[in-house]
Amino acid sequence: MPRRTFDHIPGLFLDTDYFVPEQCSELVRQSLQLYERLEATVGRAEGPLEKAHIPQPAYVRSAEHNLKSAEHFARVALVEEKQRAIRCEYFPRYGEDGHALAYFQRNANLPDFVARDLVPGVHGMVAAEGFVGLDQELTWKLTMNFYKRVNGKVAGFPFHVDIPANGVVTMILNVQREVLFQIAKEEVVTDIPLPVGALLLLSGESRYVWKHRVLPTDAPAGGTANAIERVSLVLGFQ
Ligand SMILES: O=C(O)CCC(=O)C(=O)O
Ligand SMILES: [Fe+2]
Repeated sequence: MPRRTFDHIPGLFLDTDYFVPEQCSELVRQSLQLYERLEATVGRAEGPLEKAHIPQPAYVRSAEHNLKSAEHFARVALVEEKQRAIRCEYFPRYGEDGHALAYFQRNANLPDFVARDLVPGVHGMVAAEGFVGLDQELTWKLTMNFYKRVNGKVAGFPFHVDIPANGVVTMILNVQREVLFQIAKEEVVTDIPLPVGALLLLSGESRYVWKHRVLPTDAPAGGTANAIERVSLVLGFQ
């Protein structure tokens, strides 16, 4: 990984060129297909959505932009190739307008394209970086973020610390649109622009102590309201 590290943020690694553009477009295409299937399933479902309690450290809860303590979600089952059933938790609105999120826990629930096209390479990379062994069995978690156009902006993700269940190491795969990522501890705020194709790895102090967010960006001219303008994939392992 031709990576950049940050002297004052232990555990944070950035590779701005992890994916080539063709890989990014393919990952976006597959993710949007999955989004359509999630929406179609939730649209058909009867009854109210369940409420999830998402634990966050007190300093995140009290931040100006905070995650609400209870979000509504649906447990969704999808059928992949070879009739393989997978499950996820789907939040049509996660904290803020314009942000939908699907959470896939454990290897058996990963979508086909993630298990096939993404996980082997990422496992190789974290092994090469010395986080794990190449033959080590890892339990993977995937968060798929869908950000929509709202009032001329592409939605962002307010300050948070990834929940412990996301894994000891979490990685943001920025496959669609360049964004400004910020990572902060007390009054120290560091701006990290993420180009398309970037992989940002959070481990140790950067993952557990620092909080991070993605700022909303200006939406391109001419799009339709509520269209998905950015997808990000966040992989974690335990
Ligand atoms: O969309 C992004 O780039 C960040 C997502 C994120 O921080 C998360 O899913 O925990
Ligand atoms: Fe995060």
